[in-house]
Amino acid sequence: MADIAFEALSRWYGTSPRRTVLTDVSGHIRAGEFVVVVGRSGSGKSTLLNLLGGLDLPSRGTVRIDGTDIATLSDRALTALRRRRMGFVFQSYNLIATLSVADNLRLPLTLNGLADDGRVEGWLERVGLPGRGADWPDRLSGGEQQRVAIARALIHGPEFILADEPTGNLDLENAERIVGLLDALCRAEGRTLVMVTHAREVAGLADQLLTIRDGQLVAADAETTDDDSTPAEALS
Ligand SMILES: Nc1ncnc2c1ncn2[C@@H]1O[C@H](COP(=O)(O)OP(=O)(O)OP(=O)(O)O)[C@@H](O)[C@H]1O
Repeated sequence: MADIAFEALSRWYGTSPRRTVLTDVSGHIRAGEFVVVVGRSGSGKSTLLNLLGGLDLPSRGTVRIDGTDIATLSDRALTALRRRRMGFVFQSYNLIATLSVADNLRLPLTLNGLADDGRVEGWLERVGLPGRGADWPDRLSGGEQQRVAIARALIHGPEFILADEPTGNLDLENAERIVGLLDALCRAEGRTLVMVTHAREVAGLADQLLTIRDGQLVAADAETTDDDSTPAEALS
């Protein structure tokens, strides 16, 4: 199992003026950890997650996986790394509407040259949707779609799961269920989970809390009141 080390990560856009949205963010995510990233809207959480997942490259600084700076990888190697070793969960589920639930789950298997071998039905059972493989995604509720998306992110056995506000479109009950499910599945499988969320409550489940304020990492002992969510927005 690998870990992710990131050092002095900065990301900026444009030239004149240059707009810096992340500044000198460093840290270390150990294999099997549940890491929660919190901070106000626009503080740079998704930017950081995208850099850690190799969906974006830093303007300065490094992300190392197994000691390899991912910016040194070819496009092909970076794509292969994301496809094999990472799983992504997004706020808007991102299921493919023209594919059945089962075919959505088969995609990462096919892309990685893996056989189904009962995995699709097995994962549907694990996320509480047994026998729903023939359904179309738009026939499912939001919470159900997100459970399919979680199964799709995990089915090929990736080491790292990166989740960007996975409960953002869900009511409180579904949100709690989704966070609990992701946490339990990742822990059961020894997967590393990095989750961006507005929900402070999730922080209690985390092994490591990263608080971002205005593009910078806030020291652990300094963070307490950075988030802007209200109790009513809990887990949303
Ligand atoms: N392609 C881009 N060009 C210019 N600015 C960008 C670009 N992408 C993101 N930003 C800016 O970077 C800042 C950080 O965005 P980011 O999405 O990381 O914030 P966030 O903390 O995830 O916010 P939210 O909680 O609202 O999703 C924002 O001010 C955003 O407008």
